[in-house]
Amino acid sequence: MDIRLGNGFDVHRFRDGDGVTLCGVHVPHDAALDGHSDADVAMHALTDAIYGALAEGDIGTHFPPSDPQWKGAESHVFLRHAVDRAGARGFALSNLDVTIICEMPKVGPHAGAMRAALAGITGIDASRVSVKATTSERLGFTGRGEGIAALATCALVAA
Ligand SMILES: Nc1ccn([C@@H]2O[C@H](COP(=O)(O)O)[C@@H](O)[C@H]2O)c(=O)n1
Ligand SMILES: C[C@@]1(CO)OP(=O)(O)OP(=O)(O)OC[C@H]1O
Repeated sequence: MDIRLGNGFDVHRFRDGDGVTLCGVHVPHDAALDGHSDADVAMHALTDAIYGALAEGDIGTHFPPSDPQWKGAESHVFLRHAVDRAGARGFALSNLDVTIICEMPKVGPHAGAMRAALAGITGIDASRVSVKATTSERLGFTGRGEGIAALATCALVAA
């Protein structure tokens, strides 16, 4: 059986604002995330994991930050493109696992909604979608509340 694993990592810094978008879900917070797009750091990490499994570059390869077309874009566009590339290559997404690293906001209360959102975009069952979070014990840039980091892993199987 042809199985492809991929991993992704992304970071976005906080800016003034009143909430962040994580896995397509608006989470109220005392700051927003800065980025060219909607700065959905978790969805970007997941998108990169899929491109990684396909060995097709990264999110910036397909959606250059220099291209004004992607200014303020909703990140489901990027994730759907990666899933479609997998389909075009004869692969289906088997499961995915996202870890969000920040002290605040708390992710746990929103994890169910995030799993449902990712399941909807990717077309796989929510039972195959994991979203979890950790602090960095107040260490480093996430610990100081300067931004959010995210990690993602996915498995693709030959369809
Ligand atoms: N932004 C976050 C961070 C953590 N959680 C939840 O809290 C648990 C404990 O975090 P530690 O960093 O102390 O291990 C973690 O396992 C998550 O369940 C969260 O919801 N949001
Ligand atoms: C997503 C893109 C789209 O222009 O911009 P950003 O929202 O800044 O996000 P990043 O994680 O830096 O990835 C680069 C770009 O592809």
